Amino acid sequence: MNIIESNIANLPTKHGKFKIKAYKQGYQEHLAIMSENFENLDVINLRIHSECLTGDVFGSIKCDCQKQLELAIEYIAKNGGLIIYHRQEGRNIGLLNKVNAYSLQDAGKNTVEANLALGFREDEREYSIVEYIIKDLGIKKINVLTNNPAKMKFLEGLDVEIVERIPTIVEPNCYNKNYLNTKKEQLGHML
Ligand SMILES: Nc1nc2c(ncn2[C@@H]2O[C@H](COP(=O)(O)OP(=O)(O)OP(=O)(O)O)[C@@H](O)[C@H]2O)c(=O)[nH]1
Ligand SMILES: [Zn+2]
Repeated sequence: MNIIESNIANLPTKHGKFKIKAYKQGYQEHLAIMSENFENLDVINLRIHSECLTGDVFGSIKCDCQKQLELAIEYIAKNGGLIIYHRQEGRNIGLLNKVNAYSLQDAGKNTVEANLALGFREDEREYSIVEYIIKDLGIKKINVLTNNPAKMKFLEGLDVEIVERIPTIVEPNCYNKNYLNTKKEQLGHML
């Protein structure tokens, strides 16, 4: 795996002070956002956040991504840990395909059916960069902020001790209710 790494830099945010490191794998760039006390933590609170530009940046309420990201940033600012900003937009079908999937959802398909109709699997994500970052930062013990069983399964296969899963449950609204239901029923999310 050919990965290019940046140096570590300071990243003051409105949530608190963090450190940031970037990783380039192929054409895609991912981020590790660490709390200031990262080096001194025994157990790292870890959020693998899958990129959702529409939610994370534009505040879309079709999904729960922005709220989950906020929740994770606040939690990690307070308790220490790491956010891996995993740039696999749209469960790794990319932004253009995700917008087409949204268009199919406007016409009545659910989030899984829309992916399948476009010729993709329900979830195209893979987590090799996450394994690389965990090793690179010398992480041995984690609490995992997620509701996604696929992320748990991936982490369970690594040489890292999982102490606890911390749910990242977000209050549903009328626009994401069906999406969250499909995640629970068809993607197995622990909601
Ligand atoms: N293809 C597709 N991707 C979507 C859709 N809605 C959100 N996403 C993407 O789904 C990813 C987030 O997945 P989620 O299922 O919300 O959460 P998760 O990362 O699997 O699990 P958590 O750790 O519990 O948040 C991001 O990459 C979003 O861009 C959609 O309708 N279609
Ligand atoms: Zn989203």
